[in-house]
Amino acid sequence: MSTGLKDGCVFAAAVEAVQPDTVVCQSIERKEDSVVIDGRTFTLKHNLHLVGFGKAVLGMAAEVERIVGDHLVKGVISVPHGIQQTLQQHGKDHLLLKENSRIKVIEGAKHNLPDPDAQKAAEEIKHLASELTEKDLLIVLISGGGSALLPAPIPPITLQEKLDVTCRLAGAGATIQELNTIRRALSLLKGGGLAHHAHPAQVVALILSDVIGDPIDMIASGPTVMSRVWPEEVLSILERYKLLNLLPTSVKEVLDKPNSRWKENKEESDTSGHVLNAVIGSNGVALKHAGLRARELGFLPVVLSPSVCGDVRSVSRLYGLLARFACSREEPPPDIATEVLKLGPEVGVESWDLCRTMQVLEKGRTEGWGATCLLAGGEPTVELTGKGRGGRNQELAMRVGLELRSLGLSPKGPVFLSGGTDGQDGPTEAAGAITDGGLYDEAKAQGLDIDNFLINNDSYTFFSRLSGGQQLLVPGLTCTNVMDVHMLLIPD
Ligand SMILES: Nc1ncnc2c1ncn2[C@@H]1O[C@H](COP(=O)(O)OP(=O)(O)OP(=O)(O)O)[C@@H](O)[C@H]1O
Ligand SMILES: O=C(O)[C@H](O)CO
Repeated sequence: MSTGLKDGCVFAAAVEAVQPDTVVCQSIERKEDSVVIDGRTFTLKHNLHLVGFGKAVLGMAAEVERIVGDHLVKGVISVPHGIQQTLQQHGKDHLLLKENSRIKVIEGAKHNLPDPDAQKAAEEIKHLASELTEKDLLIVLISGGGSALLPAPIPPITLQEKLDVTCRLAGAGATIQELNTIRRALSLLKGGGLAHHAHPAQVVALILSDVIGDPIDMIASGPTVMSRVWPEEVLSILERYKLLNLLPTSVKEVLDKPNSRWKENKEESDTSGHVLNAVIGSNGVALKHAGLRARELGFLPVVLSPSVCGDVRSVSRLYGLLARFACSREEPPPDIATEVLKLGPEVGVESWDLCRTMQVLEKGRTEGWGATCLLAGGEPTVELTGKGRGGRNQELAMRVGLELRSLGLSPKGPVFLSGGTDGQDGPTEAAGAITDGGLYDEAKAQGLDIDNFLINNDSYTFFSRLSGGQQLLVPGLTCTNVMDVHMLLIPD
């Protein structure tokens, strides 16, 4: 697998482009006593406040303070339990706040679940926002994991009751859109609640997206995006997952009075003119930079889509077909393109993206453009049937390895990489894995039965045992999260 090294550095470029400090630095321009964000200028008069919640906001906050800290009055951020110590241990001091920082850091949400520490952080954030006046500017830093780090259940719902409902939904396989629709209906701060509490202050949200399509009302459940609660929608989600009869009275009581959640605090007001929501980092940004690095390395880059989703089986089939299409010695049989287009809706990729990509692959094949690097991103899913240790990226890499085997081109055929940009694929130390068409035979030669590992969802154990773990992708803590990156290198 000679191109293995190159894969690693293209993936590194994707992750580097969405580092929390980098995305903030690129989105805020300081001009004397004002700041320009997303083309809008805001005057700074020692009127700046900051709140944040999510796995990447510590590094984002450190960078905001570096740029406009002289005008910062106060800040509170809610970040994952243990993150400061972990960053220190990994030598990532540039992502930590300075000792004399004006920003208070509250760690909570152990195991990504809301807890009393995160609830306390949410209360402090609500309090800070509620005290602001029209002269103030509130910067809100948002990244993935923000929902769990900002729990503010509408009374009389308790934290435990809200946790029960969301855990049941997640356990039953609800999508992040369904889950966050319910979270918004039960929260004082989600679904625009934070912006409402900050009114009449100017609010600027800087968002690092971890949701397909970058929907600002869904990322961390959209605390700065005013969203109405539609009772029919909420009830149909709860019904779909057979939770209607299990709801505590408190939740029923709140759902009986949707959209009355803030009236007791402030007049209902249209805050939209006071809020700027800017997505400053996303899977698309990561893929763009991966493409630039691939070009520097001599590959022809083509970005398929940042929206790949669906079951890893269908996704692996798609990459297998695209590899076959690109590697055909003669004109690829038309049924490959037909099958690719048929798979599109199942894997979240639009027909025009598939057609555009196949056009580039076709040209690369017929006009001798050299090696091609196909890039895509998103968040496929795995149907868990076994009790093994693994993650969706490692399982996808295994399945694509099997698809590539049928091309019969190994060891000179395509190479595939799948990695989570957060550096952690499921509950494992690896971000993902790198494979090619030789995977099956290599595993067999080493006494590893690949099918057994797949049935047991044991992809991490498989790759750890295969060739001493050489094919695992282990970048360590990356401090960011814009879902997964997939890469298919097609040699010339
Ligand atoms: N043994 C396994 N094999 C394959 N996939 C697994 C396994 N165990 C868990 N998963 C999958 O890993 C995912 C959870 O992992 P992870 O924590 O990386 O998710 P995430 O969505 O990236 O979370 P976040 O965005 O909050 O970091 C789930 O989709 C789950 O189905
Ligand atoms: O926090 C959340 O809601 C998820 O990470 C999606 O943004």
